[in-house]
Amino acid sequence: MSKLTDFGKQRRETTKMVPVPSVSIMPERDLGSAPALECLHLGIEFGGLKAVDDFNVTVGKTEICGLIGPNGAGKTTVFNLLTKVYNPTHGTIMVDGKDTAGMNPAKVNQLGVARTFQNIRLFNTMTVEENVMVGLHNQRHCGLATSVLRLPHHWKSERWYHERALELLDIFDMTGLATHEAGSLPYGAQRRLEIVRALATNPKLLLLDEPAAGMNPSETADLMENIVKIRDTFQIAIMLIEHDMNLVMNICEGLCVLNFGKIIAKGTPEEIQQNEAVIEAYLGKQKGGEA
Ligand SMILES: Nc1ncnc2c1ncn2[C@@H]1O[C@H](COP(=O)(O)OP(=O)(O)OP(=O)(O)O)[C@@H](O)[C@H]1O
Repeated sequence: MSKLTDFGKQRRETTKMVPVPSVSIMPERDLGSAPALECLHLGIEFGGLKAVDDFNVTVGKTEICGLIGPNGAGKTTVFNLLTKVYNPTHGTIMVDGKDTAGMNPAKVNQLGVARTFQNIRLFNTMTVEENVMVGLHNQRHCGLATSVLRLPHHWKSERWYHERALELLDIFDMTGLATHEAGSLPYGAQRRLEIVRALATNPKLLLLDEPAAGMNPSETADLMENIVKIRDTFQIAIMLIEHDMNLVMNICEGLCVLNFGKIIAKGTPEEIQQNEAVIEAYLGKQKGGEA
């Protein structure tokens, strides 16, 4: 891996990050509203192993925030906690100002948290459009009887689903693929479809787990633009886990670095690139010139 400090290219608009009273920083533009996410002393243990310990993070309503750290640091576990795949051993998760204690994954999704997975999890034998429609299901307005009896409202609702699915696919120029089987798409397109399906649930906070994994440089460059476009269009918060430092340093406004389950640094990309603890975690301790 190249040195963290090599990433000097500035594609991001200048975001003014300001300290917030509790535990973090957030974009100045988001100060007037409840954060999309607030984690307080969040933690989980697996048989004595503290996979995540005292995780405190605030993500502004329209912030793009990166969660980075070496392999096994606890990043995916944080996503599993935020989506309630795992129940925290300690701490509080607030989404859009609401405490998610006691909620299951479906409830948390309804509250506004959607995610993609490190290993793509599409419905491979369904079409691209059907995959997006699965995401839209929590916005279903017509009841079971209306659907079974095929009442007029059913057809209106079906039309709405179809149009909305195509609108969402258009974000990634994928409308032409709507009738294709999801499993037959090239890898990069499957990753994009997963993002569209997550967006279809109408999230306030979109969690992307290694969105650029397996993508070539040109696909990654397009993805970076699309992540910013999604944030701008939907005015939502995006938290992403990513090992591609070029992507992270260029589009994330706030960064949180985990190592062995603990936050070792938080700040802007510029601050993180200079942070000794982060450089050490990624590159190993430098002693007398030896790694
Ligand atoms: N269900 C579980 N049971 C036991 N240990 C777990 C469980 N889930 C995660 N862990 C442990 O928690 C630690 C953090 O794992 P996690 O997958 O969150 O790391 P990561 O930062 O996402 O790594 P990578 O970048 O390689 O994906 C690891 O030691 C892992 O083995």
